[in-house]
Amino acid sequence: MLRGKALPASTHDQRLLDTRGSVDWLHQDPWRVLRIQAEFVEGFGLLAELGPAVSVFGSARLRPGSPHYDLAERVGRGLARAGYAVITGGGPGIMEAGNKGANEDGMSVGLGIELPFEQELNSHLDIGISFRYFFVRKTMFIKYSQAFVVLPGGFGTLDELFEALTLVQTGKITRFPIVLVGTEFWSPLMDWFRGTLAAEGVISPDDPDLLYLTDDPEEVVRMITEAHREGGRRLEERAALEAAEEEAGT
Ligand SMILES: C/C(=C\CNc1ncnc2c1ncn2[C@@H]1O[C@H](COP(=O)(O)O)[C@@H](O)[C@H]1O)CO
Repeated sequence: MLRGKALPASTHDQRLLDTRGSVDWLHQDPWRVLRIQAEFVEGFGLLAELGPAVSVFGSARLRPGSPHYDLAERVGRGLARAGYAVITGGGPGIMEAGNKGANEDGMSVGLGIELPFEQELNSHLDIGISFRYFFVRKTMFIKYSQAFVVLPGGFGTLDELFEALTLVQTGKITRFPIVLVGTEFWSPLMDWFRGTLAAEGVISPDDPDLLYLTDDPEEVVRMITEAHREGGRRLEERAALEAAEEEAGT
């Protein structure tokens, strides 16, 4: 309810029909919500029928010829051959490598982000979406992936790793595998988790076990398929238990 000096100078109809007015309102927060909503709708719509998928994260800066680029391509290929769609940030570097590997034998998805400088989605995608908002894009990675694979990267990669890790640690999402690829690159971080964070009591001693560490693309695929199978078995067991309890009237 608005009264007195809070009343606007014009009516909603006037503002709707006045084509000469300022367009500043388009950039106000209440209207931004609709754009955010539209982004969710587009993402959910395009990814709804994706099937089992794995997100592959890693540096935007590493180029072909880097051993990590090669590793990411092999990871993408292995995952695609095992029947997983591969989702990346759709950009260059490790993202491009993961998509390139997947694109040859399976479904390759890029969830790009609008950045202050011009940048195109890489050319190895079956589905490509560009997001304005990081948080909408992050929701898509989480919602449509059964596992995360993290190759060497900088702040963007660490942000994605910690997002996934926090959600699993706090039980906000079902536990699923987070695989770090590149033992030399990631070991100092794992040592810090155990030697400092766990030692200081700011994480649980078993929290570092939420992460797998390997250099072998085949092991990445094996870990993920096994965890997936195990998760499916647990769900079946729980469903059977619930059905038995219901039948027994307990
Ligand atoms: C730096 C350059 C381009 C950046 N382009 C990106 N496109 C899409 N996604 C990106 C980009 N940069 C970061 N990301 C996301 O973060 C991760 C990589 O970040 P890092 O800081 O390089 O580790 C990646 O997984 C993306 O999801 C010019 O080449």
